Amino acid sequence: MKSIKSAGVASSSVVVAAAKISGSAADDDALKGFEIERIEEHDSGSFSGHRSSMERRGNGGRQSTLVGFWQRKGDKRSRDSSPTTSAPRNIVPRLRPPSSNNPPWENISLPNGPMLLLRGCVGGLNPSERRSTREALASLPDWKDDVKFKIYGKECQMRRRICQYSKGGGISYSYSGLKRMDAPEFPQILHDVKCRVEDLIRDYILDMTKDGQVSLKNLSIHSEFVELLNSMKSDTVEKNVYNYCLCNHYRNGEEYMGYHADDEVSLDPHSPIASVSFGITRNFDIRARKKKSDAGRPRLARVALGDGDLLLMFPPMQGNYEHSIPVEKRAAGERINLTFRRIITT
Ligand SMILES: O=C(O)CCC(=O)C(=O)O
Ligand SMILES: [Fe+2]
Repeated sequence: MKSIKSAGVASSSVVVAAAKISGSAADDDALKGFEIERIEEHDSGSFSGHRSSMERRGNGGRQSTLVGFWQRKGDKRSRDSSPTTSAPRNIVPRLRPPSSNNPPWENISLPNGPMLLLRGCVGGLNPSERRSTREALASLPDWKDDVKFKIYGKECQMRRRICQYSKGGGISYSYSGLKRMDAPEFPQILHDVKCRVEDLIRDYILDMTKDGQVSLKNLSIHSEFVELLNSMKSDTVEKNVYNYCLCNHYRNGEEYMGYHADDEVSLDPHSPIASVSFGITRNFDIRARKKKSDAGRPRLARVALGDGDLLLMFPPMQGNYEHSIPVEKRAAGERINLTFRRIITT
């Protein structure tokens, strides 16, 4: 067994903790198909952030010792042996496997936390194109770096830059602790990234869909979302999956986002949140949402998100898990993250 800490977790591996999630969120079956890997200790620095609540209590923001990690193999065999959990109602189980000429999407779902990951396919076909995309994003005029937010009534300063845009401008969307902010029309660069993301999602999911049904192990997709993707095949009317984008700019490894869930009621309950990363690789940590009486909540998974990566978080992920971008003091360089969301506007 090797230590993740010394391995740096810079690989494309996804690490899933052995810790059981209470209730229906996990069972022993859910851990089949993963390889054991042990972590001695991982100090990720302070996790507190704008939508974070629990890190200010309990272990004081220091990650507790984590033991018994499972590392999913990146190969097909491990995906084939990953677990199946009961599908949420109104969602169709069963699928056919993706065809081999698709980009290499990985199913990295946690039990009741459906996720898909596609590496290095957004914002350009090579690092230099993606660098241009990142520079164009970094020079957008709407970044704000003096944003304040509230946690339990206490005002805090956000430790990263943010801005937001929306289809047509003017869609408002409040985050907990953060007052509503203007969301002007998507600039061209963001529109281009959004179209690329929507095309990738549509092509992959429709390619897996037979008879309007699609599902991967541990990952079920609402039929309403498949219908929406199908409607996008028509060229006559402009169709959008996403009408809102929150942009995060982490200028160095000290900038971070605390644990939170994107569970606002204004989000479409059938569509995934699409998260795109540019620049330096940063860790994306996941833990269970707070259940009554659980004090310390260990990290359950860590995904290293790199340049051009696209992560999809499908419902009901936000209801069962929280995610964060922890401080990584040694991470040298900047990272821009775009989270595309579908907001219900009527
Ligand atoms: O930077 C990231 O990858 C996370 C962004 C995120 O979770 C959010 O904007 O809600
Ligand atoms: Fe988030």
